Amino acid sequence: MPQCKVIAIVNQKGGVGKTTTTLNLGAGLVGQGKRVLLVDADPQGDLTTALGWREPERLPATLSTLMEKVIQEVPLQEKEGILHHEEGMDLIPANLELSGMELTLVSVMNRENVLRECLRQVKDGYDYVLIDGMPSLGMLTINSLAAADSVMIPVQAHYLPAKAMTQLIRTVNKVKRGINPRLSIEGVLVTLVDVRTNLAKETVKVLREGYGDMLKIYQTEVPIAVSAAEATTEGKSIFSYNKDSTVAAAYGSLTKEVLKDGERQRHQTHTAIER
Ligand SMILES: Nc1ncnc2c1ncn2[C@@H]1O[C@H](COP(=O)(O)OP(=O)(O)OP(=O)(O)O)[C@@H](O)[C@H]1O
Repeated sequence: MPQCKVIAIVNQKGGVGKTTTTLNLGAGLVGQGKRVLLVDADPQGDLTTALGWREPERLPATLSTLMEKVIQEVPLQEKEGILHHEEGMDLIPANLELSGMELTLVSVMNRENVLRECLRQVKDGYDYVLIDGMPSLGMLTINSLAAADSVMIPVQAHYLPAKAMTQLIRTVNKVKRGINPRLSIEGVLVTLVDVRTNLAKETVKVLREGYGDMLKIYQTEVPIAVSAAEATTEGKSIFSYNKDSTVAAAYGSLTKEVLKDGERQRHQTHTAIER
């Protein structure tokens, strides 16, 4: 049976393209025949609205409901709280209720693993679960890292994220040591690239030179283009909104890189088991 891979898309800095990447990578994977569950782990509910659920506060069940059940040790029903998007992705939505979860988790036993347990109960039947993280390094982000096999870090091209990256990588390593030994860094994705400016080119160069030895930095760079923002206002992926756009080409190419890495990792695991 094929294994499900859980990727947390995380950066404590806001507005770097986490939600846009979760949605479009998810759609890209569906386009390649994969079964995909997206998880909105940000109380702003941006992924939920970007997929067309415009009033997330009216949804009867969200990630917060499922996590609450896990805390109460109530088993989740099959497909409970999971929405289905017409393009083929499934979604566990979020709304502002999730912000209360940060506080609830403080006093819960095994508080780092609530999301992980939640996903354990629902992820059967999916090839990929993509978690859209929130812009902080609080308990919900720790839960995302604890639930994930790997972390994808979108960074904005015109801002050298040295300090934030160091802090994030330190957090990932801490989670790896203490809670989730299988956690790895999937890769760093450069987003919002303004190809016309030297600043963007220079930042990308510094990033590749400074971190390229330690971390995978995807060949794909996502350009700035208005179609990326327009697609989300229509509740669609970029492939459905404008498949000929530069952003669609970029997310198509990212999808291929992710699939190729997945194949390689699977091959390495099989080889290690056979030895
Ligand atoms: N390639 C792009 N070109 C133009 N605009 C983009 C692109 N990618 C994302 N955006 C826009 O930039 C804004 C921030 O993107 P997004 O919501 O994906 O970032 P985020 O990291 O998830 O933000 P937050 O941390 O607030 O959740 C959004 O308005 C989005 O539509």
